[in-house]
Amino acid sequence: MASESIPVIDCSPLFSSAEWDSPMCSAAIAEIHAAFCTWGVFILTGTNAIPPALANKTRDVLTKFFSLPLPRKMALHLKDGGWAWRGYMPWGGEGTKGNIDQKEGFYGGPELASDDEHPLKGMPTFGENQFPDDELPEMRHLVLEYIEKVTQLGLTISDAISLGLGLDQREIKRRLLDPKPIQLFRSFKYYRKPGVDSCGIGEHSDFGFLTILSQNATGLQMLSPSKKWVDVPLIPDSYVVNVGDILDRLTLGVYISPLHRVLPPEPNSDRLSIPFFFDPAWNAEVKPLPLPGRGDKETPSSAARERWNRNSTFKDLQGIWGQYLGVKVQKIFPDLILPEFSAVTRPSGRHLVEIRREEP
Ligand SMILES: O=C(O)CCC(=O)C(=O)O
Ligand SMILES: [Fe+2]
Repeated sequence: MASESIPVIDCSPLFSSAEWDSPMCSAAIAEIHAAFCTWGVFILTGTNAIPPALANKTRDVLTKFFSLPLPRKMALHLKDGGWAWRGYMPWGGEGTKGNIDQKEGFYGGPELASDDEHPLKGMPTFGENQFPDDELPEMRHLVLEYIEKVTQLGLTISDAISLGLGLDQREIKRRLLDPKPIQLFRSFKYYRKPGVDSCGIGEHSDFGFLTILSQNATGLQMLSPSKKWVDVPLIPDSYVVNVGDILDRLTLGVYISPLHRVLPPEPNSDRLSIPFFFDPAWNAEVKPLPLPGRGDKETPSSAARERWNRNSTFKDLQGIWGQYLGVKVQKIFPDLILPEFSAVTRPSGRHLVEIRREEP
């Protein structure tokens, strides 16, 4: 049997001015749908939504960021970004199932300046970034621009999966992404500490809707439909797009939230990745999509149920997306006062840093 490889899909028709009912667009939509039903992931090529020069410059500036002396990075520590959950995450700050992940990170999102009027100001994940403006003045603009562009890419993919699932083109956007998806920008630099053998990131599935990832080296592996670990190849100007747990649940298990991991870094690895978590809007109601031919209450397949039990941090689907995200952030910021959300989620095992607010 030929070895399995992750589907590579040329999505250029979806980003050109072609009509979406053209044969080229329909073919790309059908391929994305098939990839999400089998692998839960595909490698997207042919997008002009993110100019290649922007992606390259963003990766370059993040490489420079991670090369700054540790005290400069620690001055931007996540804990000082408060509930906006932005800034520097030092090596050892995250783990999977009790093992330290061998990576450091930078967390960001769309900027909400202190004087902006915004209905969600002060809620977890909304707020200001912590950029190294003195050392790398270009980083702010590049990251914010990248976030805008990758969000456009996410919206285009969302329209494509709406059609792939037999819904109206804008149905997913209308139900889940209006007025704006939650946009969580992350970058990780992987490196091995002597004597530590754990993975870059241990085996996990992603929590949210879609993950859109750019990388500069191999190391990421996905679990294939026949349950083998398969390397994600490095293809110029490509993005790895995978389903997250909530999209799996909202499609009643039709789309698969795939297990994946990053191998233990090689001794001289300089692997850098930019995962972007494209998630439902804060106020989006979390309930299954009205898939044609399937009722809301239809039982998922036994494979889906098994996956949900293993992967998912969700118990029941109820309420709004912000509740789920709130619980996740609450685990990291135990002093965060939010309504009691624990009924809807299980605790996340990923974050090892616990941040307590300083007493005023
Ligand atoms: O860095 C990578 O390649 C994978 C990152 C990842 O899986 C995650 O952040 O959830
Ligand atoms: Fe992941």
